[in-house]
Amino acid sequence: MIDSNRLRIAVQKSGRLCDGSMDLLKAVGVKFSLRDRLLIAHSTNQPVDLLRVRDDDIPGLVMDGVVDLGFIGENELEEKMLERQAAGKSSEYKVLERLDFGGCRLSIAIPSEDEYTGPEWLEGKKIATTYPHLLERYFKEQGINASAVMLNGSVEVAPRAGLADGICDLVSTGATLEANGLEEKEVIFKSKAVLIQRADELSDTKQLLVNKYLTRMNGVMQAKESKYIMLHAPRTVLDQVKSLLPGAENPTILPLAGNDEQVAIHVVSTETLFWETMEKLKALGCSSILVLPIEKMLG
Ligand SMILES: Nc1ncnc2c1ncn2[C@@H]1O[C@H](COP(=O)(O)OP(=O)(O)OP(=O)(O)O)[C@@H](O)[C@H]1O
Ligand SMILES: O=P(O)(O)OC[C@H]1O[C@H](OP(=O)(O)OP(=O)(O)O)[C@H](O)[C@@H]1O
Ligand SMILES: [Mg+2]
Repeated sequence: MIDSNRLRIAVQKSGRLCDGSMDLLKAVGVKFSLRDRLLIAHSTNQPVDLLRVRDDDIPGLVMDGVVDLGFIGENELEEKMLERQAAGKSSEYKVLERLDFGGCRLSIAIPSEDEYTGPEWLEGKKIATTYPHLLERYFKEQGINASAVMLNGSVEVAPRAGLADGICDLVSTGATLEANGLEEKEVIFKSKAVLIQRADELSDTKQLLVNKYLTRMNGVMQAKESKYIMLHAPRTVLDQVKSLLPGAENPTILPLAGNDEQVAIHVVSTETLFWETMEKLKALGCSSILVLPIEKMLG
């Protein structure tokens, strides 16, 4: 049974968005004990219920107000919005947060042996895709007359099977395209996972809960991009050390027992390319350089 006082969140049951969404919920303190085949899961410590569905269903569930929140890829969200707009159905939602997983792009790819001359190459062609609305919007923007052939899976084999001249599908590393003898030619949409909320007002209690989770989510995402760094540095190079560590304007500086020339520095830095920076710090005469992950941040 679903209780309407509990926050309802739709997540992909299995697939590319599943781990990222579940990890984020766990990180903000919402616990579940999931039994595999259950469509609905109740949190064991928060007033939250999960609806575990195919990602295709998530935009509609949010837009129809069946769930309060949903984790979804922007590609699927935008496609479903266009589809529902065309069908005269409600297509509103609020984006609460762009997330740090599910990054991919929707691209047009054609067989490697074909010579691509630019978007005009597509004129009169058939392009297989799971995203016909996004593709047709692109054709329209480019003023091209071409047709989208809808396929729900195995899109990348369509040209070889003689079903289409090219494809429009999601690309991340490009390995799937390469394995199928296809080359990426146009990126028509860039996507990440997002957390969305239904457009109509939630009860005050539910909205407060959502806001609390959002603050925590920001803390978790910020922590992932930051590192806690400890090192010993000669006093003479303090300014150079600070400039090497972005976000470390006000480091903690501690004396070292029995060593007046050196200090210990503790900083939270947003530096990500870390090996190169560590090597530069060492070249400045720094030692005992420790880089620690941060789990959560607040304030
Ligand atoms: N290669 C990729 N790298 C990163 N993110 C991706 C990749 N492929 C897809 N995604 C993102 O993850 C979402 C879900 O992809 P997935 O392949 O799991 O979907 P699906 O096969 O449609 O699953 P479902 O069974 O839920 O319908 C995509 O809509 C996209 O936003
Ligand atoms: O550029 P790449 O890194 O190769 O990634 C692209 C592939 O990833 C996705 O499929 P997924 O692997 O999720 O399987 P699915 O098609 O069964 O959903 C997408 O549909 C592409 O086929
Ligand atoms: Mg799907």
